[in-house]
Amino acid sequence: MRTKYAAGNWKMNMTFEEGQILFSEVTNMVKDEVVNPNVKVVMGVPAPYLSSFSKLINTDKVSIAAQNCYPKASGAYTGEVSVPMLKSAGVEYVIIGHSERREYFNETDQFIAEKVDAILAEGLTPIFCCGETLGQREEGIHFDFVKGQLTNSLFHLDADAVQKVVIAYEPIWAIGTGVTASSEQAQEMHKVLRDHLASKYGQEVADNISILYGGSVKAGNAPELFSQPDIDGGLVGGASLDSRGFTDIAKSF
Ligand SMILES: O=C[C@H](O)COP(=O)(O)O
Repeated sequence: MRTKYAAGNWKMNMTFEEGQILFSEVTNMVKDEVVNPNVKVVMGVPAPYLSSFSKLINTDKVSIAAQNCYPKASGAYTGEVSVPMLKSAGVEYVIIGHSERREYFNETDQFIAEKVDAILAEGLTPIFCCGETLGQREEGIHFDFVKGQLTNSLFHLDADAVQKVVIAYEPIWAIGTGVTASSEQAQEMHKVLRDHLASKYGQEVADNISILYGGSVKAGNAPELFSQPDIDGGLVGGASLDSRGFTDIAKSF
């Protein structure tokens, strides 16, 4: 049985004090209310808060994630944060390849592949984001484009390693827009990606990999999305900033 995820990505939101309240509320609600033992709640918080907030976790149903990392372990890389640093701060998951980082910080598939390796080398879990633009979907090249992102950033891994990656499919046109991919559209892409993984690693390996959907997920649409056979949860942006709504998403499986 694949692990099901409600993963929040706070992005660049919340002051320390606001975040502390939100993080505590979510951990307490999840501890009391999420009863499905196969559900993992992950909160991707701003880097300066990781060490402090990881100490607020009071249940093994919750883990903390970084929103980025640098692939080198240490050295003269001013301003960057390495995976060993994140690990020492209590981080278990690292979001990488988010479309915002690809767009605003020119991150390439190759650079993201280096991050995957660095994260796995420390025993942490990458949440690898992929997804197409509206233009690519309208051109009909969306399946090949997203499959290519997986090929370029993940297919150097062996079968054992690739099963440690969580994939998040996020159509760029659905991020922060209020426009959600229909459950049929999302399921269709997730199935294409799982088949792509199966073509390289075999069906058994592909069936072990959690594939999340991201893009305007809310408590209202999560149950339908998460009921699709190849959708194993959500990577949630805006709706993860509300403790009640995010906890309800985690209860949607
Ligand atoms: O990482 C999260 C995604 O970018 C989705 O953001 P959103 O839920 O605000 O659309």
